Amino acid sequence: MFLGHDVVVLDSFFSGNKTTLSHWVGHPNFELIRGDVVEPILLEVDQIYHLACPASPKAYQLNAVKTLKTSFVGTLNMLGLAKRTKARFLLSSTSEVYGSPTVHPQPESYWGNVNPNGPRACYDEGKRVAEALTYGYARQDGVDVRVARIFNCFGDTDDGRLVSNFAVAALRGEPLQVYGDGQATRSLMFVHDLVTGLIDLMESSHSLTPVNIGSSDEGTVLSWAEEILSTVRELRAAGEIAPLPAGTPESKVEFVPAVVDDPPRRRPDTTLAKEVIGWDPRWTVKAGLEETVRYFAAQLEMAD
Ligand SMILES: O=C(O)[C@H]1O[C@H](OP(=O)(O)OP(=O)(O)OC[C@H]2O[C@@H](n3ccc(=O)[nH]c3=O)[C@H](O)[C@@H]2O)[C@H](O)[C@@H](O)[C@@H]1O
Repeated sequence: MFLGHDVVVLDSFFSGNKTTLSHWVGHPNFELIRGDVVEPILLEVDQIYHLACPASPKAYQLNAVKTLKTSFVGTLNMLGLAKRTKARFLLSSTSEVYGSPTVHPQPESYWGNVNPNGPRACYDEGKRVAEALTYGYARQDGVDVRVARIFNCFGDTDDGRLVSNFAVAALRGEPLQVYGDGQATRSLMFVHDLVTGLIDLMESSHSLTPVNIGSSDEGTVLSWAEEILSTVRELRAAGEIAPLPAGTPESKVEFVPAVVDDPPRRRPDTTLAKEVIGWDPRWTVKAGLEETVRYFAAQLEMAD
């Protein structure tokens, strides 16, 4: 919208939140359609950002068949739309196509190590088939495609992933539940950098191979839990967010059983993104965490 485009959003709100879009409703260049990519749709468009699919492990495992359908049938429908309208098509793929990686950091040339029948398979294999479909349409039908492999993005969505779970728990004075021993690593990227990366890739001429979009700021889950606790503490001390109610003890880390097939380490090799789209994250994790904590603090205050 800020770049002057007319934007049509197609959302089933299966995992999304209407309030994240409400400020655009009524704008003459904006249209919101409640619908699902698993159904074909007739639209006239010249670019398609195919972002549909629950992304949090909790949300995508809730209904594994629906997750697979979204990645397969949904991607098929969006590619069909791209073919008919001659639109440029961008698929949001994922670091999960690398599974539990045996190569570190992960370059796009690595084929991955995915359990094809475990509880994460609906998402990992769904996105792998979505990539295969995308390149099928590119080779067979000449559809102009882009594939972004996104690594651990965080922001203002409370969907059961690391940052939102830990930030909300720390704000409420509840325990931060670390699954397993907390030694798995993740590289966290703030949402503003992701949006820039997706637009840069869409506008670039790089078509026929996927591009990792992620931060190389890698830390253990335990270290991120501690970082979030200290961010909340600092913002409270600065008076930027509300103090804990009197008598509520500060949150602590609590270790709970590990989840099945949790990838033990993850960090993107972003050489290609730098080379072909000139993209690099600009936000430090710390600055992104501060923004995120301020956002959730405001949400919790409104809800009280
Ligand atoms: O963003 C990515 O690259 C991909 O990986 C994520 O999967 P995951 O990294 O497991 O995402 P989280 O649920 O945020 O978990 C990150 C780590 O924190 C741990 N965790 C998460 C949440 C929590 O409350 N406690 C906790 O210890 C998990 O076990 C895991 O080791 C999501 O599946 C996808 O959205 C995405 O495509």
